[in-house]
Amino acid sequence: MDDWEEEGTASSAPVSSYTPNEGAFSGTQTDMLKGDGGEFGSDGNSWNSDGNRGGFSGRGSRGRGRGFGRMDQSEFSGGNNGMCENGFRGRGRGGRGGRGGFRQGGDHGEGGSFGGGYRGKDEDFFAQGEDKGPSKDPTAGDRPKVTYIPPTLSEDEGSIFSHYETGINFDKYDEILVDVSGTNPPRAILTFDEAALCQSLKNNVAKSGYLKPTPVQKHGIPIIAAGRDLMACAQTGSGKTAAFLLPILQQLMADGVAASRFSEIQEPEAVIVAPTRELINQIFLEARKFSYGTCVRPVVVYGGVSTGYQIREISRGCNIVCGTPGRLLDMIGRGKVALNKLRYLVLDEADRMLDMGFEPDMRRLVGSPGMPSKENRQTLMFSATYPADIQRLAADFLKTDYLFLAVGIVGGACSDVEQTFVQVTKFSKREQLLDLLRTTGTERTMVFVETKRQADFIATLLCQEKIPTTSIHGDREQREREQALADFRSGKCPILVATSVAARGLDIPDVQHVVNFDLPNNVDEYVHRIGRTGRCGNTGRAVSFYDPEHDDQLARSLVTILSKAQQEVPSWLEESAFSAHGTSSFVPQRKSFASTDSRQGPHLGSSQDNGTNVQLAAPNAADEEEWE
Ligand SMILES: Nc1ncnc2c1ncn2[C@@H]1O[C@H](COP(=O)(O)OP(=O)(O)OP(=O)(O)O)[C@@H](O)[C@H]1O
Repeated sequence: MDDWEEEGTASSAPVSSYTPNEGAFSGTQTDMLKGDGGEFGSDGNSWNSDGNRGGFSGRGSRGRGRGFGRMDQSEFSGGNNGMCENGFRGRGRGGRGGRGGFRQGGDHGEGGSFGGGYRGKDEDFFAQGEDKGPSKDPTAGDRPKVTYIPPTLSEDEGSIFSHYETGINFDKYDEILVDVSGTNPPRAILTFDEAALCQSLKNNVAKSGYLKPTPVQKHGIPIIAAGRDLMACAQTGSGKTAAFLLPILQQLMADGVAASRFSEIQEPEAVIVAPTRELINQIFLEARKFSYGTCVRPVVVYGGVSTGYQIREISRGCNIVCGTPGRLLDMIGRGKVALNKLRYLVLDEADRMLDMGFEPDMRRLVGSPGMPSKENRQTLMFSATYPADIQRLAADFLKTDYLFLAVGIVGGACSDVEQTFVQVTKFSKREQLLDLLRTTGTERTMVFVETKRQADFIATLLCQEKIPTTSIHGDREQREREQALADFRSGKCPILVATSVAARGLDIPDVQHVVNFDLPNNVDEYVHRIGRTGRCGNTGRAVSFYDPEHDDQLARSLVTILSKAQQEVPSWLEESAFSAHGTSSFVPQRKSFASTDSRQGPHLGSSQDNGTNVQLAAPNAADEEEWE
């Protein structure tokens, strides 16, 4: 990960990028979706109607926008009249610094004392014990400054509490087996009333449309309220965020937390970390929602956004800081966030936060000046997947008597997602994707690909076929990433092509469909990706393109995942699983439940099954992304 730190975020992205907010689709979306003549969704051929391709203008000496398969580069450099107008811009490292708009010095000189030797991934460099402002970083050169300031959030209650409905399978959550291991776990609650929330929190829970707690909330809330450390595992989309936010907020309220007020140094009571900018922002919005009308003030910090802006936000008061690790450490290093009063440390997507990519940052965080020892803070970890080796590592951060909460199968796929596999060759994938999207029409669909370049390429392809598409990946500017998500959320672009940067945690209403155009290289990643659909009791579908030439190392783990989720396993996949490892002893498991606290011996969770997934803590393709 560290090799991939973002260089100025905003303008140094090395590959071509897709800019819907710069005209890629603007002005043409409605027409396309209105489908006069049934352009979208009704008639596959109509997607192919006259090209209007273009909008690729190479910039910089190493723009990687070239050589997109069968596309002729000339297709990207001309005619700007159609839907892909200005859609892609090849950007090269050679062009870095040439965009004066990012060179304002507004964020310089904010540095405070720093004791960790941390190199902020976005802009800044620090050295042990001295304040080296960004401008003094010898390697920074003329690296452009990040000046992006996200749009002001609406104060309107309707938008703060907007939510989608729970689905038909919401009540089935109650049937999922739950296992809590560790000593003296507190009793689960059955209702939000039993959580003894203060009136403001009760109101906010009701306004959020929460009628009853999900299993991870029923067990997690009392565990956290009892002051215990927790490692919690529950399937994607089953309410883990509220499971940690509500008890933390309740405790802060009950203890009469000081109302936040202006100070250059803030001492938050809680720190929440997550691996991607979009996810941490989402968690922040949830924290803002649940703390509405209280004196608790959450703040969010993440890369790609003006540091000066975030410092100002922090200084206005900060009880809960939500951050991606790099920017959070940066703020700590600058002396803007002090950890002396910290009571709660939350790692969302904890297995990701502790894998090779982020573990060093997590160790820096817990080793930061002022950070209470693990005995003197409450540490809470949440994820849908927990490889056993990561669990063992996680124990370093937790008190020895932490509780392990397993809702259903650790590492199991969400059972509300119908999983389908299609055998493909690498040459047939594109046509198959087009065929698929022609049948799904305007259904909101996330298409996962392996690389940033591939994301651009597929987005271009779909765009050329007049399928309203946007994309998100680590080489897009933050403004573009946020615009892409907004366009996807609103349905303006119902297709989102994404790298694994969007695989975890994102809670987007009405995603009916996930397509794995490229399968990931480990099965936990697969579980998270398909979990973008089928959330909160709703049903969803996932279609994965399986290329036997490329994906056979995943076959066994996939068979296990499918079996455990009571899904049909294609016979060719089962055969592939057998032959991939040359053994006849492979028997797919059909367990409905497995307790998988690594303290209790052999781990039965997804990642360890059959010992086939050897990439647990290894970086996956997404580690090439700038995540945070
Ligand atoms: N008790 C509840 N009643 C109704 N809706 C709920 C409840 N708890 C959570 N939700 C909603 O369910 C959705 C999924 O919740 P959340 O994002 O916390 O899932 P998650 O378990 O963290 O998923 P992931 O593993 O993908 O991160 C959110 O829209 C959330 O507001």
